[in-house]
Amino acid sequence: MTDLSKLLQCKMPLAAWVIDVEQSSVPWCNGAAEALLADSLGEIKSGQRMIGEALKERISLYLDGVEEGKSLTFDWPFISKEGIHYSCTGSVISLGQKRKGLSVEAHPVMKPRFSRDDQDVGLLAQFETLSFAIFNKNGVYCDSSECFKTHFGNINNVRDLFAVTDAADSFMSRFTQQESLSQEIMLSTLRGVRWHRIEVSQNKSTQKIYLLTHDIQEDRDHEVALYRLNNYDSLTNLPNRNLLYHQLENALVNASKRQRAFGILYLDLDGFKVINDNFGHRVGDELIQRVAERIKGSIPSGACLYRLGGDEFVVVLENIDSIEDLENIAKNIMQNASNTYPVAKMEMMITASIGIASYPQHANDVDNLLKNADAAMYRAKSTAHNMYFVYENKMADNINAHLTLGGGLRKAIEEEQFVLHYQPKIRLPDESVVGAEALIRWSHPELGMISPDQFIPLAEESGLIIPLGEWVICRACRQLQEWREAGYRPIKLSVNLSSRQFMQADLVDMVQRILEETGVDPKYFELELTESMLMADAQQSIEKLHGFRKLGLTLSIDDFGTGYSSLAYLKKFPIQTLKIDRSFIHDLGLDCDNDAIVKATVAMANSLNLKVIAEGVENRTQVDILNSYKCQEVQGYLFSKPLNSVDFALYMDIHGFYNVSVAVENDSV
Ligand SMILES: Nc1nc2c(ncn2[C@@H]2O[C@@H]3COP(=O)(O)O[C@H]4[C@@H](O)[C@H](n5cnc6c(=O)[nH]c(N)nc65)O[C@@H]4COP(=O)(O)O[C@H]3[C@H]2O)c(=O)[nH]1
Repeated sequence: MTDLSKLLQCKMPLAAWVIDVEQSSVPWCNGAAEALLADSLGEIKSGQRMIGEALKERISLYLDGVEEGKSLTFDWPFISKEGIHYSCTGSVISLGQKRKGLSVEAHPVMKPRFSRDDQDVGLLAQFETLSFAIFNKNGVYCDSSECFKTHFGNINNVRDLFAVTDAADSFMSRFTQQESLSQEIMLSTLRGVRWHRIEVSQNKSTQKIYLLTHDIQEDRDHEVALYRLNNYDSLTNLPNRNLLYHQLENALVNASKRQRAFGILYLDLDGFKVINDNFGHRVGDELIQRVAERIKGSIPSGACLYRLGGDEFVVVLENIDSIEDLENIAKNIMQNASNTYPVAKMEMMITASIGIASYPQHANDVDNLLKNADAAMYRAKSTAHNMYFVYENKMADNINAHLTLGGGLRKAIEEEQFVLHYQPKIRLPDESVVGAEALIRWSHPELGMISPDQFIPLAEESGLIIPLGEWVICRACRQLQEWREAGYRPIKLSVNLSSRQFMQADLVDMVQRILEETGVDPKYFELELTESMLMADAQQSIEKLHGFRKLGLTLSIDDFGTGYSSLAYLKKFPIQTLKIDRSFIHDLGLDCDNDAIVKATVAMANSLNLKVIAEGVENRTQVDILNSYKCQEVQGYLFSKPLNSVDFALYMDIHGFYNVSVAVENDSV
């Protein structure tokens, strides 16, 4: 119990002082304050008494929004040198220039909440600006710095600090074994659960526990943000290349230890660049997000999906029993990909080419595994879209060829190393020649004649298809005029359009310009498009197709049957011809299902008033069957392979196209 007379003696007059919060200083204090509270008020710097940061912060909070003249009491017990406790009342005063200050009076508190020994007082003064607390050996709260109270509020036991009960128990039990410890742990604060580094020590004689806490939540937040930045893709939130390498390295170690296999699927979206370039990055980004979600939903829970950047993804599956496990995932992804993606009020379609490779069958290290899956993916892309391939050794050569070809493509366009070959189209049943398809070849100075399958995908990916496609249209139109000038009867010529070319905004204008420049009558010119290119954005396609129709040229759907043939859509497109893909023609007469498909396609086309042409016709049986189905035209090696322009002129000679009056117009169109 405190001696009251002694207390009153030292209490008259009341200790009083003024705090200038903005300057963190005490510009004035009376003798009683000086005598009693010197240590608690803060250090003297350059002759000025300064208050600590914690106190400044706390008072600033009070002052915010409090008017001048208002008084407030704050529960901030000062402790005099004698160990007497005071609480304060403060009045808000003006310090001039609109600055607020606090005039403070200290009142003695008769009953301290706990007893303090000299060592504790010293420690508290020393750690005033830190978050410091003292507990007895059972963890019961004794005392703390202001900073600690501001941070944690009123607590009764050290256990109250721990966010997890188990952590509190283990903390206390560790203390029975060691005198000090330092660790990072989550503590409950007034601002919620936050990460802290704590330093704890125990006084051997008093067994008191001294705890210093440092809030490291911001550091942790930065670390987490940095980790996410380095290891996750911000667009899709999928783990990125870094984490992929990490998982693959681990998978490799595990698999080699346990003699197990694992594998990857390397995915690249087909024609994504075209969408990005034509619809803008915002649409491209949204599509990537939708695709990532779709792929994620198509893979088993044990598999992991990564985005490598751009339109490339990798799926990793550990502990596989056979390559079939990976193939099943590929099939699932391909099946799900065929549904449309609602993006920016459009129904978009996009497929993926997939390459598969596994450890240890196809590679012994991570780099080669990725490289080989990539090579298999390239193979899939150059064969057809929405396909998967499992790696084979010979694919490594293909990829080298890809790189060589890719590098030379730009130069080849500049130097016009391309030629068009022409394959005749034959009318049934009289088998007269009615037209031709122009097919591009690259006459490479070192590699010889390169087929379009090898370089068109590269031209698409690199964007070079735009100048190349324009060259094809230009060359085909010029050729039509050259034959005509040489005295041949006009013939209808078709050219292939690639999907990227089709999305070119000024495509209709470009074709119109070339037709005008070359003087070709549009009725002798046909464009071959594929289903998938029309479906990518059906509404825009319809507008573009009408643009072509207005010019007077005809439109054909190529490779019919391989895409997402939808009758409902077909009716909307202003097209004149369906070309049945050669994969259906190949087994004609051998496979009943195929026969039924071809028969139904011809019947359906006839009912829609569309002409049907079958490509890849190689034998008489096929012609007879197609005749019986009432297919109007055929094209294939049985009649002629694609021919260069000189040979094609000879072919026309043989088929009676030469030397007819140039004025003949009621010809074979
Ligand atoms: N097995 C077999 N094949 C036959 C038969 N008759 C014709 N073919 C081949 O089938 C392909 C038909 O062209 P496509 O389906 O439009 O397929 C074309 C087309 O998609 C693309 N392509 C060709 N030229 C161009 C072009 O100028 N621009 C664009 N964008 N693509 C082109 O490259 C693809 C391949 O062209 P090619 O190698 O010339 O291959 C041609 C042709 O030579 C046959 O009886 N049996």
